[in-house]
Amino acid sequence: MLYDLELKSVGKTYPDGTVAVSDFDLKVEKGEFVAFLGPSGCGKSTTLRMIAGFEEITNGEIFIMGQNISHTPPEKRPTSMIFQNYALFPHMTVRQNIAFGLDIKGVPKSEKDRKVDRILDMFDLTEFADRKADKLSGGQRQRIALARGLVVEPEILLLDEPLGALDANLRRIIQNELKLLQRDLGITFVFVTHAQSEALGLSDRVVVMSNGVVEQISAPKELYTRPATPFVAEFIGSNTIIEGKPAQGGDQGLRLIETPYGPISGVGAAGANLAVIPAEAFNLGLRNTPGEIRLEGTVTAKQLVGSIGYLRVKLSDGREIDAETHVGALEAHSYSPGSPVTLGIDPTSVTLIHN
Ligand SMILES: Nc1ncnc2c1ncn2[C@@H]1O[C@H](COP(=O)(O)OP(=O)(O)OP(=O)(O)O)[C@@H](O)[C@H]1O
Repeated sequence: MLYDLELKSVGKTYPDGTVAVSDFDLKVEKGEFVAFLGPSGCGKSTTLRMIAGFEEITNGEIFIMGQNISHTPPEKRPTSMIFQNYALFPHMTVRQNIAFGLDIKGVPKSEKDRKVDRILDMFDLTEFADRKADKLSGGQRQRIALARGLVVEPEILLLDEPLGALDANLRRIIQNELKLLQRDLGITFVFVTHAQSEALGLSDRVVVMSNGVVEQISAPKELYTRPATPFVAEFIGSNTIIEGKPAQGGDQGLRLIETPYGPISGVGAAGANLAVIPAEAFNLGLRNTPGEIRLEGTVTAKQLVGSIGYLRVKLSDGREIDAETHVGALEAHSYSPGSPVTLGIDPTSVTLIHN
């Protein structure tokens, strides 16, 4: 299969010895929307810059449409990059900013004008075409940056926290636009963000990184329901992680670990010793389903937010965990602080991983 983008064991060690990225493997299909997600300093931007060609790779190889472009200069790669601060030329007009990439490529004037006019129209920027870029709002600048990236018709659009400078409202609007645009154009998007909701809401697959290493590459839902590593289990969503020892047993393809709270079964690999329980997997009370896991505790806090109810529960050893449930389930009982509570968990919603 020919991938639009393929990273094979890509690594970057900066001249000062900082290992920013190690052994990054990734295969992206044409038209996919992939997000790099992770805490500050985990190597997201470095990886994006290596794909764009702004940063030399020190290990591995990068392919675009099967061509090894590892050492191809940026302007010769079929990529465009959009930066967080948009990097517009403030004293150039909107039209000049958008035409910039075409000028560099030496596109003839008539073709250039046609392409710029078309994209100005697509982004509703025609009326601002002759205004200087520094006389525009944040949302308009964001659109110009996108238009400038897309006018050169890249195979892959690389976006480095492109919505970071926008306020929350505008950010949501542009997130929507971005997703629609990507679907319409069918261009591959690789997007860097440290905002979880953005990565999970926009992308087909998310690459979770920590300390220069890929932790997991999965569809958003799978990151939530089947974290593969302790880092992902801590970083994504709200999980309770319980340590135990691998044990014999576990029905219907499930595995079992012995924990201080009793046996816990779940979905996972042999030898796994951590049970990851999503906050929304806790049921208030038992449902007496096969293999149901039971945790006894005392309510320490309750909060209702819209249709979601949050319960903080102290287990027998003093550890506090968070359970999330539909508000109706919480309202049916008083659950005031100090009330005893039994939490039931369906083992198929538990993931067992190695620490
Ligand atoms: N030019 C450089 N020289 C040395 N080290 C660098 C250089 N640029 C980045 N680093 C280091 O490489 C690591 C990865 O940085 P990078 O900017 O890729 O992370 P990031 O995940 O994009 O972070 P952020 O979300 O804060 O932008 C960090 O430890 C950073 O300090």
